[in-house]
Amino acid sequence: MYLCFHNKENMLLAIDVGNTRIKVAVFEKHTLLFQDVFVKEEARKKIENIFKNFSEITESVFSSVGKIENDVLELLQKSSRLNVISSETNFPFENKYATPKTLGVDRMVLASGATLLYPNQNRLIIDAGTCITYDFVTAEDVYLGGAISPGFRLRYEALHNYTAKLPLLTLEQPEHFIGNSTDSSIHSGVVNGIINEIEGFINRYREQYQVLTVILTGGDAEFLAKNIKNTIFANSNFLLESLEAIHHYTIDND
Ligand SMILES: Nc1ncnc2c1ncn2[C@@H]1O[C@H](COP(=O)(O)OP(=O)(O)O)[C@@H](O)[C@H]1O
Ligand SMILES: CC(C)(COP(=O)(O)O)[C@@H](O)C(=O)NCCC(=O)O
Ligand SMILES: [K+]
Repeated sequence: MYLCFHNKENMLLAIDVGNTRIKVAVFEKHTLLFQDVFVKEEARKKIENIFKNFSEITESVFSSVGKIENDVLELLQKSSRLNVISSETNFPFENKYATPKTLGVDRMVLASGATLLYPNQNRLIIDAGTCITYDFVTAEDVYLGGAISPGFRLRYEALHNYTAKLPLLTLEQPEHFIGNSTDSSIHSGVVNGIINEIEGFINRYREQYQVLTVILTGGDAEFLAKNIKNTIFANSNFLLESLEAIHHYTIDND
């Protein structure tokens, strides 16, 4: 039934609720027309404005691993045909995760985007957000899982919150590899720690899967892309583009 109403000429609103921020984009066909990032307190107002500014939006696709007020979902439902991505969604990959019900929806959306947008290749998706997630999909479209580690802000905050003496710092490119002060030691530990972690993961995957496409995304992707030596595709919008792709896939395969 849904198919009869679906019209690809209309605009699509994609919304992803992460643990730090909400990301939204408006697509016309496959072209991203508009995007924004905001915190959940701003969500209702921001989304109302998007519907006002883009009256052609008829459909929305939504994924969340964070907290969102019910009134935002009600607004989406009232203003568009809402497609909520969940573990019940028909995904384009075979899921070998041992606990599929507890797998983050954002990770399933990323794995879907990689499957649909980078066909027939081994793919590793690295999302540097609140957490850094690693997700691996084989060339045969089998999702095997990956890894979860703390993101930049979590590391800076943990060092401050769980010690008596360490200050709370925010992300900065370390001036010295060998930290020669408290601040530069923290920056070196957090930034070089994450860079070495990511390089280490990529190298380990490449030992097992020589031909590997690596996609880097998330709030810290741009910063990281400047620092990673391995060949990667850095795309801050990959989660939103993946939401657009899984939306059309679920409709076409309903
Ligand atoms: N204005 C900002 N507010 C919060 N975090 C930001 C901002 N700009 C960059 N970041 C970085 O983005 C990361 C969160 O990324 P994001 O992709 O928004 O996370 P999530 O998907 O988990 O909500 C934080 O670790 C932080 O280092
Ligand atoms: C690992 C995450 C917290 C990452 O969240 P994010 O950094 O994207 O906000 C999220 O994908 C999640 O809640 N996962 C559930 C556990 C799992 O994926 O196995
Ligand atoms: K993440």
